[in-house]
Amino acid sequence: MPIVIPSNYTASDTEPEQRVAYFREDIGINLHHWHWHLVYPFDAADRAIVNKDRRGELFYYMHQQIIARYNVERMCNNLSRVRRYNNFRAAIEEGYFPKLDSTVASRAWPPRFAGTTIRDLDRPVDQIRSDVSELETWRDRFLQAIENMSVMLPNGRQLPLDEETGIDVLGNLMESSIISRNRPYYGDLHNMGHVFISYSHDPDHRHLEQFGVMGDSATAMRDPVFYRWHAYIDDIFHLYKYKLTPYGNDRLDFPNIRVSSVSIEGGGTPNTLNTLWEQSTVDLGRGMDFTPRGSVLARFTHLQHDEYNYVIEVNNTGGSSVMGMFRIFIAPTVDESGKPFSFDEQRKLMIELDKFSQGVKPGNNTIRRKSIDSSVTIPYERTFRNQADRPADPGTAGAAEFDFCGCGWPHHMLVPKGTTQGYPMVLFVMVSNWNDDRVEQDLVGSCNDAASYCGIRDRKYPDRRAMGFPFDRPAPAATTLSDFLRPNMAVRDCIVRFTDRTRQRGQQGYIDSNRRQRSTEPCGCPSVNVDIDALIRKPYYYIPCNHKHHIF
Ligand SMILES: N[C@@H](Cc1ccc(O)cc1)C(=O)O
Repeated sequence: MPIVIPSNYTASDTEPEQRVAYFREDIGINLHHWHWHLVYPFDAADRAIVNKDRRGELFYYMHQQIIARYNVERMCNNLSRVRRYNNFRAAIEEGYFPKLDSTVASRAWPPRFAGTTIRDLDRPVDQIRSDVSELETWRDRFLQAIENMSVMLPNGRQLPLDEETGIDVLGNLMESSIISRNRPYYGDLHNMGHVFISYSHDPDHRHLEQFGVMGDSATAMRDPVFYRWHAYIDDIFHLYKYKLTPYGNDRLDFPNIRVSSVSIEGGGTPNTLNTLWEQSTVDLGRGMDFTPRGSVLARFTHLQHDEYNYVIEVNNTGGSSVMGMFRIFIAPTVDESGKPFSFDEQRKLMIELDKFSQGVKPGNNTIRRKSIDSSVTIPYERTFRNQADRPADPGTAGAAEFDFCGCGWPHHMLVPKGTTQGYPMVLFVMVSNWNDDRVEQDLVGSCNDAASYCGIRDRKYPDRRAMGFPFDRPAPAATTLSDFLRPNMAVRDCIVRFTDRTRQRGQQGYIDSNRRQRSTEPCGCPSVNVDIDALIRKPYYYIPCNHKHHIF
């Protein structure tokens, strides 16, 4: 008999934040986040390991999308968008009691009580000493760099933030690493925010307690404060984006390409996305001890959706075939009080669902794209693959490949939960000119199918446009989304309908489409099996990792 992991086990309904616990505590979401940080480490001493193409920009974009998705999930559950944690002297209202332990590490994860304030850290055992005022100094310098549109270099010169590389420079300063342009001056804002919060229950180690879930990328997304912190980080990046010139027609339009419609076809009503609960079983055997002793099955419940197709009608009025880059997003239409969104608010809630290149012949084209082929997600089987198959020690090429394959938003979380009455959203598609967007490179290796949030291993990010294009910049001329539309774009109102029933994964008649391997599936990922180490702790990766300027 499998052990049943109950849903909603970390708090009662008295805690409003509990309404989105299914998102925060989703095992697949936490696995994605952990893998992302394994693929894009900040703590390697070897520059080559850290210096991946557009790493800083991807740090910004992947986390921006997490915040967009989380905010939409909150609105589906009658919660308002997350409040930024921007006052380091104020108490953090939300508490979090993780109820996690790790038998292999013989450690329990401490809780954070509601109303905790971060305090100056002095923990010799962890070689950390840092004052809250340091966070404020780094934050102020960061804001100054954005204000001046230039970064101070160690030699006193200024490095202008240009529209090509500025976001990447800022992202690499925000998550400090060996490739940051001026580490001593801009410090370590993002990581140290995590660290301060994770030690807020025992800042001077008098209780001999270890860090809380915010201190580890494998567990941080469980805690409501993760999103408050990242909403603030995101806001800082947006301040920078507000400084850029809005995209003009030359960047937005694709002459001769006319998108006449986009729609959703699925099992039932047109333009309706259906969500429900699903119960799945994974093997946690490997995490129970140092040596595998067979299976320990755990059954857990997660959000799921019915698969669907995007149907896009495109007319090519030019005489010859062209390649288009199709960019598909979805966003809510009204705010917490039922008021339609302005363009500027709505663009920040645009969730990328898919991005793909596709030939468009002269005349009319009907393009059908399966939801399972999303460039954002990896299939369920890969999210929950057997960690015991990891080929070698961390740091080797085999392990790096294995880790890379685990990066990708879990497919079962592609679609927000919606509501039982039907949550109104707007689907957006844009076709841009692939000749302008493409990146010439050979694509070797596997697991290149979740590039939107994870890139391609040891290659360039496969899209020359800014990540999040066309919604990454403001468009003051557009009051609403319809003002923003060009002939190569289309929108469709749709409904996300949640049915409060639970199906069993694998049960006949229910999940045929889910189990289909994706068409471009490069990895054979047969076994559904998960390592509790990956869910709960990382045996070879501890914080603090090389916080050089904080070490005694
Ligand atoms: N581990 C990081 C902090 C961190 C924690 C969780 C994260 O998701 C990201 C960063 C450090 O030591 O600096």
